[in-house]
Amino acid sequence: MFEKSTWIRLPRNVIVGHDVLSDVVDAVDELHLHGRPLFVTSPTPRRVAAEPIVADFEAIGVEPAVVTVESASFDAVEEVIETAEAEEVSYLVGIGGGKAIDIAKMASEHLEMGFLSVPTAASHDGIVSNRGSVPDGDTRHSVAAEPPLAVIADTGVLAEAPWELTTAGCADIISNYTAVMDWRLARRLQNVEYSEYAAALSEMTAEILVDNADHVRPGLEESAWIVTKALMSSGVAMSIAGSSRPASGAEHLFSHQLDRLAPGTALHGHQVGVGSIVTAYLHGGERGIWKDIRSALDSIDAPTTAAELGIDDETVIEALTTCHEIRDRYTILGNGMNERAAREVATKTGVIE
Ligand SMILES: NC(=O)c1ccc[n+]([C@@H]2O[C@H](COP(=O)([O-])OP(=O)(O)OC[C@H]3O[C@@H](n4cnc5c(N)ncnc54)[C@H](O)[C@@H]3O)[C@@H](O)[C@H]2O)c1
Ligand SMILES: O=P(O)(O)OC[C@@H](O)CO
Ligand SMILES: [Zn+2]
Repeated sequence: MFEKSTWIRLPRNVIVGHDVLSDVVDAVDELHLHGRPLFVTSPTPRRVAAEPIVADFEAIGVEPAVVTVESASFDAVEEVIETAEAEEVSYLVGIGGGKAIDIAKMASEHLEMGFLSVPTAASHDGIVSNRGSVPDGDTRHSVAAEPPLAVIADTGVLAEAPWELTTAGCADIISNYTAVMDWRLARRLQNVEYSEYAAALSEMTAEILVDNADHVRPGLEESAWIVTKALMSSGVAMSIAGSSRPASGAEHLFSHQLDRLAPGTALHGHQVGVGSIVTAYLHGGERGIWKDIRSALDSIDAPTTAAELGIDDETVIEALTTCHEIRDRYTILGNGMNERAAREVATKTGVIE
């Protein structure tokens, strides 16, 4: 008898476009959410997005509670949970980059409350996903969390965000190529659960973005539109898979390890992009797609070297040789690279000098 079952948890409403920040009140109404919201944000997103939304709620007689978080940590999640309980709110709204949205998602999961996602940067593919990512001791990777009931992505706000945040989002998408390679490898060698639909969607998303790379340029609202749609599509792939597998392989392990070794130095998307160059080489050797990945990153102004990440070569080698320990996820790194192999691949791909 066939007894398999699955839940694919997706947002009910996805609202993307110019000036849609002012639609948050309507989106809440459409979802029949009542009571007071708690806005989870960080300093700059508070100014550019949260404050105007607060004013819209005040105009209809609702006073949102607001908590400003500085970093992605369990302490920050705890602070949000305590504020939600103290302020007796009914639902949460994450307003900001990946960290603010992840914290809101994880707090919502704990509180069993609805959550809306309002990205202020097209910098990561957690905008839509039902994953939350916060460092946990020596480990760092996403865990299942509350998916957003609605996503409200204002392309005007996203286009005005610093350009490197958008290039980071592009690189997070380009890294899907190697994430899917790792997933297929793990399926062949370890029989891990695999979804052809999620893998195909993830790869297609990267392909469409690369095909449109010429239209991704600073200050263009159309760029924010192209990148945001790709980030959402990648998030949907994760939701279909029920894991981050379609969007996170060894290149993400490398990035998570850099977050520990060189915290706050480079953006998540930029780190996974550079990791993807290396792991594409490990998969396909000299004739593999590593040069295509490097050109794609280069064409959208994303870093392709350790120096461009602002991280020294030795830290990159340390991350490459240790990152397989970060999580129990089979990838091309297997049981790990030794230092000589790591130095060779990083040099051949031009990641280090
Ligand atoms: N949950 C998932 O599925 C998922 C997916 C990808 C990434 N992530 C996580 O997301 C995080 C990376 O996200 P990120 O790169 O956005 O980092 P981030 O949230 O730290 O944002 C980077 C900086 O940009 C600022 N910022 C955001 N919007 C701005 C704007 N409009 N103008 C000026 N500054 C703005 C933020 O305040 C922050 O200082 C990592 O922790 C990563 O693990 C999670
Ligand atoms: O599960 P992790 O490795 O945190 O990946 C989630 C996300 O960064 C994928 O782009
Ligand atoms: Zn990522």
